[in-house]
Amino acid sequence: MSKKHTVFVDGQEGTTGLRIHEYLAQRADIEVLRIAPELRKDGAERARLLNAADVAFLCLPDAAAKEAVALITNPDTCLIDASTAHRIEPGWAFGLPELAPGQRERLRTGKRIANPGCHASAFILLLRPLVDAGLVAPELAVSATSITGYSGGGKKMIEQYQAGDDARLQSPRPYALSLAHKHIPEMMAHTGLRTKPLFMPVVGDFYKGLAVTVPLHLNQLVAGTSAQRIHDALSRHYEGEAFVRVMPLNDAATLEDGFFDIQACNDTNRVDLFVFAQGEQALLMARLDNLGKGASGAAVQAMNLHLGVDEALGL
Ligand SMILES: NC(=O)C1=CN([C@@H]2O[C@H](COP(=O)(O)OP(=O)(O)OC[C@H]3O[C@@H](n4cnc5c(N)ncnc54)[C@H](OP(=O)(O)O)[C@@H]3O)[C@@H](O)[C@H]2O)C=CC1
Ligand SMILES: CC(=O)N[C@@H](CCC(=O)OP(=O)(O)O)C(=O)O
Repeated sequence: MSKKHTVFVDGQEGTTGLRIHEYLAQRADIEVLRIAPELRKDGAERARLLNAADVAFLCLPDAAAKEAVALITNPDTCLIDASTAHRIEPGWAFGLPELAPGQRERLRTGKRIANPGCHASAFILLLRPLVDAGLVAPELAVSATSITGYSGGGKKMIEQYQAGDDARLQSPRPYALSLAHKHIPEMMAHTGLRTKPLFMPVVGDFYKGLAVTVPLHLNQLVAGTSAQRIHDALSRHYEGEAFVRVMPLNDAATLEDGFFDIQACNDTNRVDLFVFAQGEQALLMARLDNLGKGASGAAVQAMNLHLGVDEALGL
């Protein structure tokens, strides 16, 4: 076998870092560089390992991710940042290969890759093809809700929920009610929408799984846009994609007694897209595993592309 690729995860003890390690553990082509637990926040040791890696994942809070970038001196190290810090930053490729033609090439050649946020991945995968196809005008005022498992909030939120001593956590909790969720800038930048979307996430008492819903009044879209045309545009855009499934229009078979299962993509790197429509109204839905295609799976997919191996290897 040819020489192994060296990979370091800065933030190896965190939620996304641990999940990336699970993916990497199955790989014969990867040598994982590990930092001693007591040195995991030591600048010099992090710098040594970051610069020794062919690919370094940043699974850190934003400030620590920016710090890591400043520690890089090796021009060959490719950084894949899971944080929010660089998602609309010039010079960084957005880690969503299915976004548009040319995106895979950016991920192959770029040394700075910013992974999308979990809510944002679902939202962008629904809207970008519709803007590109001229069905949704860039100025349209779009609303979206997201229902997500608590692992999206990282170690602290996981601890809170798993302590099981706060009855208030048993019911779903809407948040980001200041209407300035941190994913909104990337949602706009990577869909082409120019009006700030109204976005409300809701966290529930389950570990992982996420579904974004975008309600649309068809008569507010570009003239002549029907649910069928929306569905056709999504189907065309994602034809041949390994990780995006466009489900049949009004997919009753996916519902159990009328209910939608938010967790059905868990433990996969898949995104399922739905169009439910009736008369002049449509609901677009995207579901994914927030730790799969919403974070760690997507990061490994981007790494595969960058390394020039099968994009689906180990996923
Ligand atoms: N969870 C999810 O579904 C998603 C998360 N993300 C993003 O990925 C990043 C990581 O998230 P997540 O894994 O959930 O977060 P966690 O809080 O679970 O883990 C973050 C890890 O970073 C470590 N850390 C903090 N500061 C430093 C530092 N200065 N140097 C080295 N390590 C440090 C923490 O150490 P310690 O163990 O001491 O706390 C912790 O282990 C975040 O930016 C998050 O927003 C992106 C998409 C989805
Ligand atoms: C439940 C929960 O809190 N989820 C996180 C999103 C997780 C994610 O995608 O993270 P980053 O954008 O930080 O990478 C949130 O809404 O802030």
